[in-house]
Amino acid sequence: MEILFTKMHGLGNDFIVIDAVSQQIDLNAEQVRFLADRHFGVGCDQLLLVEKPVSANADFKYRIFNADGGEVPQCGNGARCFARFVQDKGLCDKDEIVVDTDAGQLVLGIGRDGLVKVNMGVPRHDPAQIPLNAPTQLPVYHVEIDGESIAFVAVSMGNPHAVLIVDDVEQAPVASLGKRLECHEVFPQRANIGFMQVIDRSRVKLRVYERGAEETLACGSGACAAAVAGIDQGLLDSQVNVCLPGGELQIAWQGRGCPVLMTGPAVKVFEGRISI
Ligand SMILES: N[C@@H](CCC[C@H](N)C(=O)O)C(=O)O
Repeated sequence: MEILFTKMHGLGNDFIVIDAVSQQIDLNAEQVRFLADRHFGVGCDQLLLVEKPVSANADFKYRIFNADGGEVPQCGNGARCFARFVQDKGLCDKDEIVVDTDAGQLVLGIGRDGLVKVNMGVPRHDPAQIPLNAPTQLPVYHVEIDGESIAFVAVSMGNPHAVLIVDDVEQAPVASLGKRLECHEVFPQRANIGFMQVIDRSRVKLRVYERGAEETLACGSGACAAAVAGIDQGLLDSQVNVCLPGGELQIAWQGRGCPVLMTGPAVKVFEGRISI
């Protein structure tokens, strides 16, 4: 079968985006891994499938697959690329797009400045909803790795995140500790691991070791989780510039019970076709 795809990125977090409204496509994990492979396939951190909506009030459904082939419910940078994709392809001309995801509905809009704003929903702190193996909800959790106590904030942005606060993000052991924590037994569905350095009350630096994709140049849901963690801890104000290796995202959050707003770019790189 031959499929048409578009290669896109959000701050270097790269995607294969496939229109599964006009093409009949159902990919298995092995096919996703092949397409995501940077040597034998197209290469991407995540693959996004744009489908018909399941809810009456939604415009589309979009599904997310990590490079390891696993399907996951949330992807912030992917959401922005999805919005740009449906607009560029002429699939939708609305100012505000409502999309079904496995993490619930998202509402997206493209501004006059070309940036995409996404309402990422209300973050969850309840361990059962993250999910996190912890008997009670705490502001900071600890696990022991190689005799060292690692402190982290846990939050769900529709997907599981741990946020570690570090002094120097450039020196943080993102690959080694990220991998250990991603698969730690405390996270029954694994987790995305963010390493955040607070610069001042409105600016942080962040690197994220993503579940199913290793370290990426940017993670949108990770940026939201980091901002939420910092605001909730009283370290940050409600508008935060998150500087990732691939660029900056603006995150706004007014506190518990409120949705997180994320603003950032979405860029098309090229289109292609490939046999699977
Ligand atoms: N890059 C994404 C997150 C993609 C999914 C994540 N790796 C997971 O497994 O939950 C983003 O921009 O949010």
